[in-house]
Amino acid sequence: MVEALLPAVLAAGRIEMSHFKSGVEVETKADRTPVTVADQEAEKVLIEALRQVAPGIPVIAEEEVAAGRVPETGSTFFLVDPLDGTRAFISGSPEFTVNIGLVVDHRPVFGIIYAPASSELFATLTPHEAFEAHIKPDDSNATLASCSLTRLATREPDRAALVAFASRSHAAQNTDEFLQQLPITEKKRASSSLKFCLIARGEADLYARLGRTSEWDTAAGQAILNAAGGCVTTLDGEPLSYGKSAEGYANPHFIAWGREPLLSVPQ
Ligand SMILES: Nc1ncnc2c1ncn2[C@@H]1O[C@H](COP(=O)(O)O)[C@@H](OP(=O)(O)O)[C@H]1O
Ligand SMILES: [Mg+2]
Repeated sequence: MVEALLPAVLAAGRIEMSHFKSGVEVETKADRTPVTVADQEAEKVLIEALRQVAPGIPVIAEEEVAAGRVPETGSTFFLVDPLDGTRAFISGSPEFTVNIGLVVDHRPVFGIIYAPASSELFATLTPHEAFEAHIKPDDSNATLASCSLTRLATREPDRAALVAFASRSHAAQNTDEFLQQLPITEKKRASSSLKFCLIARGEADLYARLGRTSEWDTAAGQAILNAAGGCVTTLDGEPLSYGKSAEGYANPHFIAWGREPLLSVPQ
């Protein structure tokens, strides 16, 4: 599936890079988050590709939902965030990503994340194996077979000296208070779903998000992190689950862990 979706993912990346370089007009959505024409154009390309590659599987996509178009889903559906980290994108930071996740029975089982500005591709091969590769958005004929894949594996945490990620654009007091429960010796900041990928690569031990996100922000990242040896839990220690249509696909607060959860007591 990664191979089949790769041309559309690269095309979405090219669209985003063209707007990234030329500057782009910003609108504000009902949830007061920003959106640009790059989000909307990239999403169209991804939805069309998913219709061809996996006909019949519903697609829940961020900008479609923002426009009030939310399909009925069964137990299997795609989640698409065409441009995660729109704030970073607008501010000229390269930390924005294309995201496709597949949910089966409330769990994310497949994910692709592509950061076109750094040419980094992260994806699952199976629910237990994930890789990264370096592919430029302009390399529209690239195939997985033609590039070198590096397996993603999380690191064993030093339980006395943990490294944590937090959102760059959403620094929050409740997150800092939460992190005080753990022996964090270094805090890193990054935008978008890249935080999941960097933990999957072994660059940190956890990422706490005590703030608003939606299922399309996390599905691909959770699938990749799971496949690299980590997990994503709510503050109760339960796996972050999907298909929360009654909540408008909003997520509760969550923590992404490089290995097993290090806080097992309900908060
Ligand atoms: N007020 C809000 N309501 C819903 N989602 C929000 C939000 N503020 C931030 N987010 C989510 O957080 C994501 C960015 O995460 P980060 O701040 O870690 O880069 C945004 O993704 P988009 O850029 O795709 O909209 C958005 O979905
Ligand atoms: Mg997003």
